[in-house]
Amino acid sequence: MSIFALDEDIGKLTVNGSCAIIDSEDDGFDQEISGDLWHKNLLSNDPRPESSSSQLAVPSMSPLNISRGRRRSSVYDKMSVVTPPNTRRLQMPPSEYTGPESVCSLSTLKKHGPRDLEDFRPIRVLGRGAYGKVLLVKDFHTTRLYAMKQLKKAEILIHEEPTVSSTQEDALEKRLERTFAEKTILSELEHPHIVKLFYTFHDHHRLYLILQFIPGGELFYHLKEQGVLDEDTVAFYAAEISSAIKFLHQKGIVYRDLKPENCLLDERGHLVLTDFGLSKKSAGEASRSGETSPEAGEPVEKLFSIIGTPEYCAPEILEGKPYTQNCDWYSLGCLVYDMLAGKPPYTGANHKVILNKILKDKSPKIPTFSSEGMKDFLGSLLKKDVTKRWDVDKLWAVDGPKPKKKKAGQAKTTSFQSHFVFRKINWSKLESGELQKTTNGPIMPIITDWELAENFDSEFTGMRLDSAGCIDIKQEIKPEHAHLFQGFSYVASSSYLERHF
Ligand SMILES: Nc1ncnc2c1ncn2[C@@H]1O[C@H](COP(=O)(O)OP(=O)(O)OP(=O)(O)O)[C@@H](O)[C@H]1O
Repeated sequence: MSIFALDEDIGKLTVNGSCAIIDSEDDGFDQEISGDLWHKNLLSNDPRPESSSSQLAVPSMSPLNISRGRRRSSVYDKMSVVTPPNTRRLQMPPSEYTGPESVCSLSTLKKHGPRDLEDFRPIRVLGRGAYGKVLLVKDFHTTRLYAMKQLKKAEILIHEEPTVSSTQEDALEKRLERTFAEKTILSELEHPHIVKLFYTFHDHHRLYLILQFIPGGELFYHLKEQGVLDEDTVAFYAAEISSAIKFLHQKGIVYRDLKPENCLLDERGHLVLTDFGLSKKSAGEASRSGETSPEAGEPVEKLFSIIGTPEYCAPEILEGKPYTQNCDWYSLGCLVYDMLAGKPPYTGANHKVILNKILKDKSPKIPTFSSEGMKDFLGSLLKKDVTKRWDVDKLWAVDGPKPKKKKAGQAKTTSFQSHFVFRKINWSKLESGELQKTTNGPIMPIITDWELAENFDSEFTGMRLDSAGCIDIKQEIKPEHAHLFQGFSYVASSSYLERHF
């Protein structure tokens, strides 16, 4: 779980000038799979997605090749599960929360129509977050594999202690807003390095997002295996992430949760961003339409919520200052640093220690073995003072030095894209998605059978798929809360589904 203080206004969290942080420790968690007995185990001879023989090769990209313990930044025990309180009914603005419940014809109903839990057979657990689990599932009708993200309604509705200036209703409204935002934002995006959302639906207890299954596992997992990565590999991932972040910013979306756990590798070793639970879309008219973009470099919106994973969180967020989309570029700096050094720039035993270091320590020491170009790149992204930090969205839009002889079809470069660290990156192929389709990334995940989810942590894949005791009686949803989730169901357009089938 990535939230260390849940969307609280700074004022509520600032006590005597220092931020109050919700410290957390991982704990054990239930071993049963959630959901009713919905697996029918009917299909055995399903076609599997293609995998090339080269996928078995796993080059060691680590210069030091050290394997080290990595602590997951997730927080599972954010709050205890109790009976939902008598939460006041909230009236959500319908425009914010409604999506097309169905957009398809009867003839393609099962392939393109609304879906429900009965359509999917659970195969194994892929991961777990604050509000539920992510499972690998198989569509009974098409035999396709998907990642099903489940969110427990009761955990979203749960009682939270009010802070100085927030009420329970405020906190609930924020959680509902974030829950719907993930669906709304993902349903509007199509980018080679952003996970695809195909369907959402809900039942009495849970919300379900049916996502493209990204089989290569988390970057977190590969970093754990490899220790550190060489500069070319780091630059490759940095370029793919930058392309996704720039695309989001153009659509008026701030991602706010960049970390190795949210970067997945596809079957060819290309990076795909997942988990849009903390993303925020601008309230601006231009970006709401999704058709036009705010001017490059223009703040999407001044944001105030303390949100994100502390290790990768920009100082201006932690200081309680208004912040903009630029916070994502600082997080990219932290992630690049992490890939090179084996740990993020500021670490500590708990969130408070980390936060103090980010706010008070000098700029982080960039690994001495880094090239001058990498030092410059990291130094420019990791500037604590946002006014001195690279404004990548602006740099992206500005033409950089033009090559002397421009070949036909050659893309324009910019001062960000033409930086030394990206000298081996073919940006036009990367941004069009061609690179992803035609070449392999620097780390090829081992995939012998997609259903084995070999690149996911055995902590999750080893969990029992068991329907017993799936819903705690204390998690019953009160009838008066049912309407809060109306409008969650969604089906991607037929053309979108066709393009990605
Ligand atoms: N599309 C996907 N394909 C493969 N695995 C996925 C996919 N989406 C999520 N996962 C796995 O499930 C994990 C948890 O997913 P996600 O981060 O979306 O959940 P979350 O509840 O928002 O987590 P958190 O509370 O930590 O933010 C991921 O880190 C990843 O390992």
